[in-house]
Amino acid sequence: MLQDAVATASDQTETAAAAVEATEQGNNGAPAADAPAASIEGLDGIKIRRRPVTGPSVHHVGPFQFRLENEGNTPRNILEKIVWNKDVEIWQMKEKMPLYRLKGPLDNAPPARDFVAALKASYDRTALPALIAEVKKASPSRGVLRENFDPVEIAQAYEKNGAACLSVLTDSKFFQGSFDYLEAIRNAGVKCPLLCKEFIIDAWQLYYARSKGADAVLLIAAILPDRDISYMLKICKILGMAALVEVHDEREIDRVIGIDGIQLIGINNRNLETFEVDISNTKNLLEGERGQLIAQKDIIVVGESGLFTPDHVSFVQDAGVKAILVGESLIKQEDPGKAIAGLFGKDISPVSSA
Ligand SMILES: O=P(O)(O)OC[C@@H](O)[C@@H](O)c1c[nH]c2ccccc12
Repeated sequence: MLQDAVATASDQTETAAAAVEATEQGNNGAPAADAPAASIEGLDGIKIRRRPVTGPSVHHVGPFQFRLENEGNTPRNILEKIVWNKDVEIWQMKEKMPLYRLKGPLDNAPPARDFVAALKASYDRTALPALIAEVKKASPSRGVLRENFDPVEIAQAYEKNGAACLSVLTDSKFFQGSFDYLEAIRNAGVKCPLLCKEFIIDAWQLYYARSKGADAVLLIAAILPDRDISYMLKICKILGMAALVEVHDEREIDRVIGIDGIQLIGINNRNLETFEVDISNTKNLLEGERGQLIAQKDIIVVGESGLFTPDHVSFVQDAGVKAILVGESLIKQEDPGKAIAGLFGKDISPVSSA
């Protein structure tokens, strides 16, 4: 089975390579260098434009070469900037660690832990949303959240104080995260399933995440067309990983509800283009028929970002979430583990509430 996935993944890589060439000719749906900004419809429902890893095309005038600095090759927002940067990063990482080298060790790696089951077990135990606690040093919107940052110590404190799962940021440029943190947490004997918090745009990253000990990955609907989400869900399944598919608005949630095999939907209260946070987003997106459809499909909804108080937690729980993803409000406290009881208004650690 793994063989099949690898074959498909390399096919996809070739498709991606073809797309890069097509983009260079300005005809894969992304605007040519000097074309006006494309609408979301023109971009498969995603909110960002992709760009060749080699950057905008080089223009030659006599002996000179230059790249045009204009709307087409300047990122319009932070999400676009992160993804363009990620494209280059993946390109370089793949050179060092091609898929065939990742694949071998995976066959003998310990299996992934069941992320979804851990969320359900925690919800059943506490009757409160299961906590995915985030190991997050910094963010582009908030800057450095914690100077004295020991990822393993923080992860162990979260686990001890009742987190069901952990999320580990691995993007280094914008979040000061690292795959080394993910690996170190896994190797330190933490038992909670681990979510690799990355900007995933290429199937290669799924294999890489698994090789570093991830049990789940984040897939962001604003940067991935439906067909990529479907394809990546299949690879995740083969690798034994869960996928948290993140949405921010009605259009995105409706897109992903329709994709086969979705188990977890994350509603991000933060707009990744503007950084505005509004926790009523979770409630608004779950109202009415949409909420019922999600319940019928047995999809677990995760409320993400901007949760600081027990009132916030009950607000999103009343809206229908069974899990929450929390970073800043825990990581900024002197003792991030103890901060969990503050967030819920009670101690949820496994021993004391058993
Ligand atoms: O620190 P907060 O506001 O509690 O948010 C955590 C998490 O939701 C946030 O880090 C996040 C949600 N989706 C993302 C996508 C990429 C990077 C980060 C994120």
